[in-house]
Amino acid sequence: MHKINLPLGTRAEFGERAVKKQLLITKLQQYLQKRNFMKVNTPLLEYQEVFTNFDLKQMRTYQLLDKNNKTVVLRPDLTLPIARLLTTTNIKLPQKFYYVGDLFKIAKELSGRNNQMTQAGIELVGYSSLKAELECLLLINRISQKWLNGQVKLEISHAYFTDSILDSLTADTALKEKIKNELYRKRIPEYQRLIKRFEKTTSYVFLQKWPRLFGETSAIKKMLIGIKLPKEAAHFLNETLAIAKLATKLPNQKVIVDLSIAPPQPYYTGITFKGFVDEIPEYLFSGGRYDQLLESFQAQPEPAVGMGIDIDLLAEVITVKSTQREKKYLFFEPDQIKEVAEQLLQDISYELLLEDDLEKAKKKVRLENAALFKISERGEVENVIKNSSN
Ligand SMILES: N[C@@H](Cc1c[nH]c[nH+]1)C(=O)O
Repeated sequence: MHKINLPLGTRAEFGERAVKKQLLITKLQQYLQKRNFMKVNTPLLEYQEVFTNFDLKQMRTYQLLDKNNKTVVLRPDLTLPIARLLTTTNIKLPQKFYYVGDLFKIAKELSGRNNQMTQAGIELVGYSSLKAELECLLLINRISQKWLNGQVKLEISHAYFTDSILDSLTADTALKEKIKNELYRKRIPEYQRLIKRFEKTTSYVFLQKWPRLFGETSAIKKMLIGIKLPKEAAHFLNETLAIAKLATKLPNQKVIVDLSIAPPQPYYTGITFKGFVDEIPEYLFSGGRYDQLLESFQAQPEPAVGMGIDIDLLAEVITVKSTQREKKYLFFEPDQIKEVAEQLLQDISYELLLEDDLEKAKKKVRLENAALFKISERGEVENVIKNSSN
């Protein structure tokens, strides 16, 4: 028989993996609900325009045509749809939102990555205070403490730092792009060659150190002794160091600053942060400030900070203790359906036996060392086999 496989980059989930994911999602949602975040669900499908301002090339999307021949896409990001939603409804701001859902990005072939991912996240919209960044870091720290033995490292950066340095050097957009590219990709010889032309400027000492500008706050400060940055860059740097310093006060929290990385998303306008655990190259958490996003949907600008949590990855790295209950089975005859319903109302922990005859059922239960109950003729529950550990 001809077997039909799944489309490339997709996978089915079942059993333990599916349960673990669900458990994580449930716990996270309960927590955020208790903290008064508002749940928001947006559809899987959006018009392409929602994402076009933000470099669709980087987020290769699945595209479909609706019945008017307009292109709709499977959402490659969950923040942009929420920004879109906020400009078309009058939800009062400021407001804290949370979401859980799937997104679709076509990964490079053979990258081993899935094209469908589950993400949870929060969006704190209408808050200009750095306390909004701190609320995100608090959530990362909590998850790290609760589920990952405090292993999560925070990496803090600023979305505008790179541009503020490059703008002070040159007006040549193409050159700026090239430098940025080599810096972000850590292609040092190419980078060195490009900055050579600034050899005679006061910025050169900084430019040479730039690709190595990551580490703990104290290390960064040490590297920058005696270096005068352009005013804007100095401001962004101070902001980054200040947040990093506050983050180190979180219990059991490692923090590094990296000033030579690309912002995780093109819409960030301020502090950005990622959370990861050693040995895994991907990030579990990623977020930042995006004060101009709502404006790009023709609404008022609104200060906002948010972050996403990679639920698939989180489910892979955490160890949740599965509480192994003793198994107990219930055998019944079809006309005892009423009694079964009543019994399950009192105790849902029975697994129903669907075997037709009791002997077959007993065999199965004995093999599993489980307990067997049955509904008697009088409609009562009767223990037929005791669990062997009893
Ligand atoms: N949407 C971002 C995460 C985020 C949520 N809010 C702000 N940023 C991402 O997928 O990387």
